[in-house]
Amino acid sequence: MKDKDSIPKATIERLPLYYRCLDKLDKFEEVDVVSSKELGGRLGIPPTQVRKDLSYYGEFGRRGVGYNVHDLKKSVGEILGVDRKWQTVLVGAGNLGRALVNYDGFEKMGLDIVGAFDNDLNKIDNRIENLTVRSTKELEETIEEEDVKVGIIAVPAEAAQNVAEKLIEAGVKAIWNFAPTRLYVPDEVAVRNEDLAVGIVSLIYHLSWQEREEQEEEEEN
Ligand SMILES: NC(=O)c1ccc[n+]([C@@H]2O[C@H](COP(=O)([O-])OP(=O)(O)OC[C@H]3O[C@@H](n4cnc5c(N)ncnc54)[C@H](O)[C@@H]3O)[C@@H](O)[C@H]2O)c1
Repeated sequence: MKDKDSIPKATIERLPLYYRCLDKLDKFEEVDVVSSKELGGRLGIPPTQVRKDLSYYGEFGRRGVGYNVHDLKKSVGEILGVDRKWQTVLVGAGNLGRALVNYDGFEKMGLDIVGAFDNDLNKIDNRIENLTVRSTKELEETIEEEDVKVGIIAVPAEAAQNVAEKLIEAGVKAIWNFAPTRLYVPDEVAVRNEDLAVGIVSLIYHLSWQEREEQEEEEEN
């Protein structure tokens, strides 16, 4: 396996796509062997890229035969770390927080949400799935007791930095941030920002360019 820092970020971001596809082939389609062409075809990724991505982590599959689906899924799962459970807390049990806890797809990726926290008395003690929303006053204790390494932030932007600091102080090493704001964290803490608004605005940007081009064409004719 190559040195961690020499593996391209894009490769790392494609690994969960391979994993999900292999899981589907293995569990639901009962496929034993898959070629890089088939795997790539399902994901819109060229087969050469699939082979290159996997080659960073070792030698998988046999030339002209393909990959054993179950074995490759297991290996990619181990590389990603989704073969084990990662205790996680969610802070901000509002609209988005509830939706995140309710979605069972994250569990398959190793996320084990052990607590949901809020500072609004109207939310505390509410049920979401099998969790009871607790006061943020209990956050630190839970993180320490349950050896929580991942924190999900779903609070308004103005509260996010403060929440991040509390999570880190208590021992969290990775933050999944849904608040539309930049977080300042120590180097050893990984942050993934999910700014959903950026995604939709880039779509709207394409739409508005398309419309402008169509208008220009019409004016020319
Ligand atoms: N709902 C969405 O689809 C969506 C989409 C994109 C981004 N976001 C972002 O996600 C975040 C949450 O959005 P939402 O729609 O769920 O908002 P919401 O108002 O429904 O929920 C926010 C929750 O955070 C809690 N909260 C506020 N300050 C807190 C603190 N210091 N400690 C603990 N809890 C605190 C509130 O009591 C509330 O329950 C926002 O930053 C929002 O911009 C939401």
